[in-house]
Amino acid sequence: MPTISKLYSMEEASQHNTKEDCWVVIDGKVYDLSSYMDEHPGGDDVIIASTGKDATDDFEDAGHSDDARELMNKFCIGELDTSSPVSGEQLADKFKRLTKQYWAVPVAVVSISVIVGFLYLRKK
Ligand code: HEM
Repeated sequence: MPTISKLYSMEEASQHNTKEDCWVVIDGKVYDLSSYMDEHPGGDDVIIASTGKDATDDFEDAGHSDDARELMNKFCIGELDTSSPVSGEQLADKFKRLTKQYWAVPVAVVSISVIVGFLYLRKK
């Protein structure tokens, strides 16, 4: 049976941005880390800095272990409501993430074009 999870807008999640009341959004899920702030090995300031935006990159860049990924499930309170209006900043964030992920595609297209062009000119 599918589980029904609570949906939160980014606007709502971003209001929880203090050490005592801290939510982060990672990979479309919303985590309430308020009770974990003192225990987080990376400190509380990095988590506070990751509030109010998609923190997936911050989380991944820190190179979290499988244990950390298992532990985070404990703090999941719901999912991001993707039907809510997206701010320019969030769009820019998303675009940055996509270009970071798929940077190899334009590089490959340009490289292949240069090689084909080079071969074509040599043939002439
Ligand atoms: C979502 C919940 C999170 C959990 C459960 C969590 C848990 C952990 C754990 C267990 C470690 C120790 C190393 C490891 O086992 O990977 C760690 C390290 C770290 N975390 Fe998180 N983390 C969370 C979110 C975040 C976020 C949002 C950031 C933002 C940048 C962050 C930044 C770091 C950093 C920088 C370290 C490295 C600390 C060091 O080795 O000096 N974490 N985290």
